[in-house]
Amino acid sequence: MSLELKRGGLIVSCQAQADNPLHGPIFMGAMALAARDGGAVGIRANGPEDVRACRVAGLPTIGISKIKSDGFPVYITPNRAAAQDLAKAGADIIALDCTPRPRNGDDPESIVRFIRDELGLEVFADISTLDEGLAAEQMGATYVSTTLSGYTSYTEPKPEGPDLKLIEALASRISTPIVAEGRFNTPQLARNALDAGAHAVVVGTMITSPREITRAFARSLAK
Ligand SMILES: CC(=O)N[C@H](C=O)[C@@H](O)[C@H](O)[C@H](O)COP(=O)(O)O
Repeated sequence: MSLELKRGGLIVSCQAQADNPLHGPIFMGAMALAARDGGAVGIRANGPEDVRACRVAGLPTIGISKIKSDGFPVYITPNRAAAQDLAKAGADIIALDCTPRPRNGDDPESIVRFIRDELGLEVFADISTLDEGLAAEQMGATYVSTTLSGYTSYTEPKPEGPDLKLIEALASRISTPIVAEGRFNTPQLARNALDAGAHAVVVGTMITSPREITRAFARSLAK
């Protein structure tokens, strides 16, 4: 299977946390199949079990492990052990928080090196600012993604829309492929991401979370 995320492609994030009725590998595997049939070129999934389940779609799979630690803001693949478990589950690409924020784990440089050199996999760097994108390129990331824009204390409050400006800024400064992720909630916004210089686009909530989609409709009707 090609490990490359096809240029101009849509990657679907198939995630449901424990409080979500769709939580669990059976539902996430089905989501991955639906995404594939709809034209996705890649899947992003959380945790070894869901990664294993999503491989049924036969698409390049970006694995993450959300591990929360009291008092520390970093939770996306915060250590090498988590990366190793994702590799064992069959992830082709491993995503991690590449911000310099305090963490209860390993520093991002060492995780990036471990993924590349020891696991032999591609690295997907989740960042929130231009400087973090520049640093991730220096660390050797295969992809740099805007995932965390609006979710770090220094980029809050989270705007309603995605961070197209960050994509443009990154595109003018780095040669590493940029992936647009975070609040690309309509087909037009996903298209705008490519026009702003993104290599590919990740969409999660608005494709794979019926609860959130329902909330958006219900809110609109309640106005
Ligand atoms: C900040 C954070 O933890 N983002 C997570 C990263 O894996 C997911 O919760 C998002 O759903 C994903 O990034 C896709 O974004 P959106 O759901 O907006 O299309």
